[in-house]
Amino acid sequence: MAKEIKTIGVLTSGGDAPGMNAAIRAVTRTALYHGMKVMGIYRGYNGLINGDIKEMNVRSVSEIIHRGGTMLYTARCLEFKTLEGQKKAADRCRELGIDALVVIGGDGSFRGCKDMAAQGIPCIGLPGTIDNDIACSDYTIGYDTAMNTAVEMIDKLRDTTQSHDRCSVVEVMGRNAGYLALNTGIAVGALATLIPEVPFDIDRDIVQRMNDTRRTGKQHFIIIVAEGVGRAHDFAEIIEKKTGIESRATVLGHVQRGGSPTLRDRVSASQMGYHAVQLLLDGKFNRVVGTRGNDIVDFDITEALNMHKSIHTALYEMSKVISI
Ligand SMILES: Nc1ncnc2c1ncn2[C@@H]1O[C@H](COP(=O)(O)OP(=O)(O)OP(=O)(O)O)[C@@H](O)[C@H]1O
Ligand SMILES: O=P(O)(O)OC[C@H]1O[C@](O)(CO)[C@@H](O)[C@@H]1O
Ligand SMILES: [Mg+2]
Repeated sequence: MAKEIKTIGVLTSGGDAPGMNAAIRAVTRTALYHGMKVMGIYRGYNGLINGDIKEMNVRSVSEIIHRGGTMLYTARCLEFKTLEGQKKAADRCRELGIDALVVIGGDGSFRGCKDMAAQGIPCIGLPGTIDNDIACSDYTIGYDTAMNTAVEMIDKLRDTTQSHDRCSVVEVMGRNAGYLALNTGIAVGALATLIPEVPFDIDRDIVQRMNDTRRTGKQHFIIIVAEGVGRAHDFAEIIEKKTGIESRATVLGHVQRGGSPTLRDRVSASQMGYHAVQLLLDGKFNRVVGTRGNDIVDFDITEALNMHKSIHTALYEMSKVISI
């Protein structure tokens, strides 16, 4: 029989993402509802190593569902990547009576979960990253808000791009993944979107498309580049040289990680947080929670980390057809 979980620790790790607070709230309230004790661990795995931990009650998570960022703060903790750091973190759990951890973060954070599981601390991972690069889940907490923020920013940019008959090259985040870029590109009607998953040729995919659409009367252009393919400034320089069209680069940067979470992020985060605690109650340990369509699903951590996520190629092809 699996051990009974009486006390859980919850932490956020890696880049923050809008909706992490809603997940912390759901985890905390569900656990308290079932009579568990909840410990809030601050600044990711750093908090475990340093003992930066406070007990939570139902009111500790009031007034956060609508806030971006994470009330538990977050960090990228290098010490935790060492076996010594992992042992310290597991010892801290045992010292404070933390029976299991809920970790809200990205793939790196889940590798940390796997290491904690190896140290005898059961873990549940919740996908919280604007990059949507978690293979076992269609969707990650923060992705929807980040896309909507990018769209709002680019809509503003469009005004000045159009007024000057210019080309705007916009760099969006996503680390090595192009999900954020692809959907943003479709939503703003970009002429071209470059993502790491699809090989591209600047002459064929940008210059020729700009020249073709110019012949049909188009005078301004928005090009989206995922950060994983290169720097917007470099692309803008090349495009201006090759087309003679004045070009400007805009790097949206960390603004994409902020802001009040959308309804979708709040609801998904709440469902996933609730599900994480249900798993622990059912004695199902070392799982990563995700979504498949409208369903909440979960996978063994190792299996989840070995999964591969591919880009929606039909969506990419469609984006090219409707931006001529
Ligand atoms: N291989 C690993 N083994 C143990 N811990 C790890 C490993 N990789 C990452 N971590 C821990 O998880 C933290 C977050 O990882 P990372 O910086 O890759 O972000 P992430 O969780 O993937 O989120 P995001 O990509 O959205 O920022 C690291 O700082 C480290 O503490
Ligand atoms: O906040 P940092 O450490 O600069 O990291 C930026 C990275 O984090 C993310 O915002 C989230 O993983 C990526 O899109 C980006 O590459
Ligand atoms: Mg990551």
